[in-house]
Amino acid sequence: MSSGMSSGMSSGMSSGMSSGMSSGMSSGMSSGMSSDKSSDMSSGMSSGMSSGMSRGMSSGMSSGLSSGMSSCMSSGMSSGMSSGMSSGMSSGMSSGMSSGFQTNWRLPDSCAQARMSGDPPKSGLLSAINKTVGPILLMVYSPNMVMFMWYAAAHCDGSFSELARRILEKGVVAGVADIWSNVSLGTPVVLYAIFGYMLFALILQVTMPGPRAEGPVTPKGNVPVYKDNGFVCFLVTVASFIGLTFYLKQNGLTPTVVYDRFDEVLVTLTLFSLVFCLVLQFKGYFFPSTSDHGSSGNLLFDFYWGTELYPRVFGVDIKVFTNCRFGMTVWPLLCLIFALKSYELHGFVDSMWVSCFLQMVYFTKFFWWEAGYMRTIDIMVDRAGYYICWGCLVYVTGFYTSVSLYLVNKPVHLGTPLSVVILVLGVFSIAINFLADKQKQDIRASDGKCLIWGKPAKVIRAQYVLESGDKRESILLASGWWGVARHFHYVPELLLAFFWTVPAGFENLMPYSYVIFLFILLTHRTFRDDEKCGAKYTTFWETYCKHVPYKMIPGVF
Ligand SMILES: NC(=O)C1=CN([C@@H]2O[C@H](COP(=O)(O)OP(=O)(O)OC[C@H]3O[C@@H](n4cnc5c(N)ncnc54)[C@H](OP(=O)(O)O)[C@@H]3O)[C@@H](O)[C@H]2O)C=CC1
Ligand SMILES: CC(C)=CCC[C@@H](C)[C@H]1CC[C@H]2C3=CC=C4C[C@@H](O)CC[C@]4(C)[C@H]3CC[C@]12C
Repeated sequence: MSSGMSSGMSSGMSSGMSSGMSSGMSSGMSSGMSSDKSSDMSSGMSSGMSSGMSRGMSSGMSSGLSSGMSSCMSSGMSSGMSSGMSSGMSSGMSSGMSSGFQTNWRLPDSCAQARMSGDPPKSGLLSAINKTVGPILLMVYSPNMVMFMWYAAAHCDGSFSELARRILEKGVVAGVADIWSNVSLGTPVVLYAIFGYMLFALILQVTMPGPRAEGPVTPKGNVPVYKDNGFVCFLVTVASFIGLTFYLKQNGLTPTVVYDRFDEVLVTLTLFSLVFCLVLQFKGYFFPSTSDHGSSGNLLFDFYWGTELYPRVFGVDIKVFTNCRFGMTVWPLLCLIFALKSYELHGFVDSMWVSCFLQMVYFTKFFWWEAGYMRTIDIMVDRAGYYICWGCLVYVTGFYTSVSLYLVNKPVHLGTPLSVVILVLGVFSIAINFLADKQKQDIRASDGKCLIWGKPAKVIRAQYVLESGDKRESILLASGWWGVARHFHYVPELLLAFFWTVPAGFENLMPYSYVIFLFILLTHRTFRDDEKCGAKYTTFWETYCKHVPYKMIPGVF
């Protein structure tokens, strides 16, 4: 996906961060919630609820759910344009800290006041932790973690206890330094592979055809426009890789050199990404691509979190490149390379291929749904800084692939019955996750008028306000998977990760690192998304939360 930003809606909005809490918006906020069974109530509640509307009153409107078929659209706003996001929203939300950025959505006075009084004041100390200490810790943790994964797989027989023993026997600092001393800088073959692949991916991103797709309207009122060519780029890349592999093999070469020199790959990508993020940071200050940019006033935090929401260079969308064309494409290529290495070493090993197959189905699903990914937190909230760009360029490459990396040297024989059970459960998990994501897409594409699980969808027509003061409306689905829990789709995502890991057996913890990380990431994300949606949709989100009280697992959490 690539391309422009339709700015017709941005209308002279100022750049930089603006306070999402901005008051002065005394809008007559219409509830937009209605029920086909009680349209009288709907009309009674809708429109004309002016600023004085009490929070209690509005949140008590739990009957504000409408059946999708009833189509009580208010204000003629297109739902396609309705979702949106706060670019500057808390970084913390991604790193486990709270941010320093306020949300950019404007809130009604009453809600703003309630939120403000409910939020603990941020002391200077807390802000320093959020904006400086936290990012530093994460930026120290993440490159080391990636290198530990490689070292554990390559030198410790996949054992974290052996890794810990080696680190601790010399003292932590000396031990960690010792691990880094084993890492080589990129040799020409690795440099050619990495930068050759980047060039190839860029060419595909720009040249492959695809229909026009729009992202959600940003708080500044911009609508990102993409070329939906992820699936075709993925197919061409995998096909080219298979062709290249045959060609290399015929000439006595093999792509598994990438496995043999994986430390070089990681260190080269790390160095490249650091420079890349620095360039992006300063591009955001001086040459921003859109009005969705700004500084937190803290250079380090700006580096970590980024300064632009949708940076583009010569028309190339940077986040599409880092997240999709690099991270999400290199991950499957590495799966295949590691599986090939396993084959070269041990012949056919069912555990490796079961794991690899499930991951490949997952990637195929991802690219099929890529336009939907353009409406998720990574794209709508996370700016192009260290967290997301370094994350997708290096963390995905080195950490997300760790199950396959581990399996190369630790073949496990599963047998056919167990392989089949794992495959079926894994594919089932992918299907549920996909269907949940799809329900969210369908409900908005159909303006709430579609069947969910055979019944008219229950929807909340939620209004929100852009920084400019313009009102928009969006649809929250409150039935189907989105009626089970507010982020139930994370459950199959986690189960799937478990199913592609379990072929590694239980001898070591290392292959489970990704599942554990994902559990923490997704749990945190449920809070992060609640915070974001609460700020954006205010009372409408409260209504949704009343109707769907659990974040992820009904009755538990
Ligand atoms: N493997 C990995 O590392 C990870 C994988 N994932 C996967 O990526 C996919 C996307 O997840 P994620 O990025 O967390 O985003 P979500 O799919 O959870 O999307 C969150 C956004 O969807 C909108 N939304 C929330 N509730 C509703 C509702 N009831 N009806 C309609 N729209 C709603 C809101 O955006 P709006 O402003 O548009 O209303 C919200 O911000 C999932 O499949 C997830 O499992 C996610 C994180 C990590
Ligand atoms: C420690 C550190 C710097 C972490 C960076 C984390 C990111 C690399 C990940 C954060 C969220 C991840 C993703 C979100 C949603 C996705 C959709 C899914 O279908 C495929 C995976 C992914 C793109 C995933 C990729 C890694 C993150 C961006």
